[in-house]
Amino acid sequence: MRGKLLGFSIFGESHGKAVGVLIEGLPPGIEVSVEELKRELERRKGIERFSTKRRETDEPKILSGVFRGRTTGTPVVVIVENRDVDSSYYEEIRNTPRPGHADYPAGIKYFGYNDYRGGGHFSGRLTVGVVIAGYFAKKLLEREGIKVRAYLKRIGRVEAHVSPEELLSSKNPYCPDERAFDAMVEEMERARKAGDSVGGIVEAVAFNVPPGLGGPWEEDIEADIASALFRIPAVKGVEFGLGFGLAELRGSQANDSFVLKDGKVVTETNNHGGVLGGITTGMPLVVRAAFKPTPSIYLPQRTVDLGRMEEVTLRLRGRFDSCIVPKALPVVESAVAFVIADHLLRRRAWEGMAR
Ligand SMILES: Cc1cc2nc3c(=O)[nH]c(=O)nc-3n(C[C@H](O)[C@H](O)[C@H](O)COP(=O)(O)O)c2cc1C
Ligand SMILES: C=C(O[C@@H]1CC(C(=O)O)=C[C@@H](OP(=O)(O)O)[C@H]1O)C(=O)O
Repeated sequence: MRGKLLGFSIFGESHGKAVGVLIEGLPPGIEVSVEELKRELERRKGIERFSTKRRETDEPKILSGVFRGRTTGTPVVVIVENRDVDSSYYEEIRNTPRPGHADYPAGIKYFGYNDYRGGGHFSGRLTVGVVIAGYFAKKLLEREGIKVRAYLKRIGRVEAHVSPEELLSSKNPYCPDERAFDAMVEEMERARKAGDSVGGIVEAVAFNVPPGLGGPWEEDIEADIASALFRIPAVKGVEFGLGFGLAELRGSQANDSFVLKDGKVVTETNNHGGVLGGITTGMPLVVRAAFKPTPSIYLPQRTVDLGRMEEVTLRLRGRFDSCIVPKALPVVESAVAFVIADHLLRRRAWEGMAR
């Protein structure tokens, strides 16, 4: 993810020595804590029942850029070593790409030199680095009173209905709509028991985002957030505010009226999701990312044996997430927070300059 002032690069492979991230552009003096960072990485493990049986400690090691608990302003490098690796089932399927996973196009792109074990660099495990980068960005935003919160908007056919206020005060770490959450768990359980997987939607809301971040075309904050979210493995759709729902409406229904509240300009509704013209309006920024179901499932699937060039039936064994969506909550929060942090720093460079 390369912003204009902040950027990060992900590195590592699922079955290599480690995964991690290099973060550049963080200002000096941001207070960080390894304990807090560990808690964010714990959140990325999701709901045990629907997550991989691979047991990783996910112990972050900060190699550079932090001194006496604060960022120094120089590049931050953090790694997490891989400990519980079993590559045997990946050797078995080396020539039979998994439908829905990156095995087939990755083999072509890298002329067969890619590390295919555990999906290599394409594994969802690499989102560890996104969560680490997001943690640093969240700490920067926290100082400005900006919070990013994500929840399960949908699992399969079950949808939650949650107001921004409910999201802020919720005790349930996955979904403030308790009834919907119970039904989501049942939906995930049905898929898991069937040896299948299920997808869903994560909604993220950024609170207290000041108006004026972003710009048209190259500076569009909506475009930058969408671009960051689409880089997360398994994301197949992104929408802001009412999103695709706006296509069904008339202008008279879709437009959010400007009104005054305590002397401040706000909108009565938030169909625009906090962004107009690529620029934040000061309303909560609301974005959704749709995740496809986990590609690796235990039901038989059709594929091609690339060695013998014949169609075969693939039967997978291994340790996979039957639903990746609960694991994706901190990943989505992190991507959104990182982009907002970049745009906030850019805004700060202009403040006081326009006289
Ligand atoms: C947090 C997370 C965990 C994932 N876990 C798995 C998994 O256990 N098994 C699997 O086949 N895919 C898993 N995926 C999805 C694949 O990594 C992804 O579908 C694959 O890299 C192909 O990329 P694409 O879906 O963006 O095209 C996971 C993704 C994320 C974000
Ligand atoms: C290890 C994690 O998830 C992995 C993501 C993943 C994939 O293909 O994306 C496949 C599985 O890898 P393995 O076969 O090595 O167990 C998951 O366990 C993690 O999220 O930390």
